[in-house]
Amino acid sequence: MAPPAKIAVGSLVWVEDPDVSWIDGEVLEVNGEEIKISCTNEKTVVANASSVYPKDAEAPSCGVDDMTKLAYLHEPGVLQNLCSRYEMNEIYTYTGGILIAVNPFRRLPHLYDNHMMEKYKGIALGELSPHPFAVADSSYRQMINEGISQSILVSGESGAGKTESTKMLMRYLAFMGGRAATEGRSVEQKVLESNPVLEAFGNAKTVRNNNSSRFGKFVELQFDSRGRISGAAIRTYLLERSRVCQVSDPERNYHCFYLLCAAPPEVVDRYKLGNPRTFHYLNQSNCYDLDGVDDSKEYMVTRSAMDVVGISNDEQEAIFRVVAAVLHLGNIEFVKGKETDSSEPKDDKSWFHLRTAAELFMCDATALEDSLCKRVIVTRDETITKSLDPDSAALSRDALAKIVYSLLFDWIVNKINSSIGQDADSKFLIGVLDIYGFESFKINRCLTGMPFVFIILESRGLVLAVNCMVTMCV
Ligand SMILES: Nc1ncnc2c1ncn2[C@@H]1O[C@H](COP(=O)(O)OP(=O)(O)OP(=O)(O)O)[C@@H](O)[C@H]1O
Repeated sequence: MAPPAKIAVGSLVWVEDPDVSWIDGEVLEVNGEEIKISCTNEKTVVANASSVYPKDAEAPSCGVDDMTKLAYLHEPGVLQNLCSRYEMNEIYTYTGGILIAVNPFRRLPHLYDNHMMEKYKGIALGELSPHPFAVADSSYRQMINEGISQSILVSGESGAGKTESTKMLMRYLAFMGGRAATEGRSVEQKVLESNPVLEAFGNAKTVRNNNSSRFGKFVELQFDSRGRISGAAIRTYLLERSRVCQVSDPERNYHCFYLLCAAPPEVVDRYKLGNPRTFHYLNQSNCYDLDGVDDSKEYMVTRSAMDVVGISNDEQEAIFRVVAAVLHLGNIEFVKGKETDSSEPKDDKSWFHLRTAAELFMCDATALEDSLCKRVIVTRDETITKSLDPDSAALSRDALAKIVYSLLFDWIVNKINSSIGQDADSKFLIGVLDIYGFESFKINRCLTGMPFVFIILESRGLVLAVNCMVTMCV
């Protein structure tokens, strides 16, 4: 990279702009720290030298496929390059070993077919156009040639395309790692087929993304000494528990709640469900339906995906019983009880939901009422039971809903893992980390408002990178 050019009269520069983030122009005057610029939007602005960056007049209009080739690797230069490429339908760009993906918001099947996978096989990173297959191929080859386990970190804001990119990486690794069939279905097939189940219970509509993953996912593909996939494990973390009892417009709660309410009538009757608008955990937002998604069909799709990943019919029934119980739990309201600072279910409706939740949880209704309306404090000498006022009882109801839902999610992940099968003797592994999407409405939206994903190939330092990112997100 060339050293930053001195900004002088006549230089071409980028300057910050409140509307389009960065605008280019020509320097008219330089007065110490103040720079007067004639911008290409025909405005003349005076800016501080710290917010003015040199523009490379010789940069190709179609951009470069590796941004380390840019004369200036500063924010406006990078964004301009991504923008020029995006306009030419080139959604992938490298910055050295990092792949940047800009969400195309439309299907591009020709980019991901088998022919493309064949094309990237054994080709060094940078020889062909930037692509997730190239990153996956490079990680696979490094693992085989150097005998070192690899990690691929996928990061970006919510809706940027991390999950889609992760699926591409997994598909390519499955293609390279071959078919290690266990009981008819290969490990990699099972990993890919677990996506609809995880999405039904861990994804929700957010402002940015109709199918936003509300949990982090680390998929570990285990390989034998011949480079064949011999096992896999899915590790999830940081499920957004608060969403179970708190949703704001125009978002939705987890998909599973809506698809269960749209299940065949006999299922809806069995769980005493009905219109999602009648449930407190769903009606805090006015959004119930998703464009182009039929929840009743999604229910059937989820049931068959559960069959495929080895969740038995009885287990599926138990899972949906818990989902329905959580909805009933949310409809229990509390009023002041007879004793001071105590509470009890508000009316017949609340009693109905309490009894139904208890029935579905297969527990005693009085025990459930006590667990919501009372707190047990255990000291060294005695056990004290304290009554809760109505507000505290509602908080304890929400806490129970959140913990039950997150335990259910963990149970489903464990079940999927035992069905996929682990290889305790695996020689190497490739881990793909789809890190939890953050939502940034002020930053990362420059020039075209493009959301992008970073795909980073790593053989060391993953833990450090994750720690830094988690710290940044917190
Ligand atoms: N490569 C791609 N090709 C086609 N469409 C894409 C691609 N990447 C993303 N999309 C579109 O963008 C939507 C959001 O992408 P995705 O779910 O992968 O985002 P995400 O970064 O995982 O978001 P979150 O963090 O909220 O889960 C997808 O449902 C899809 O419609």
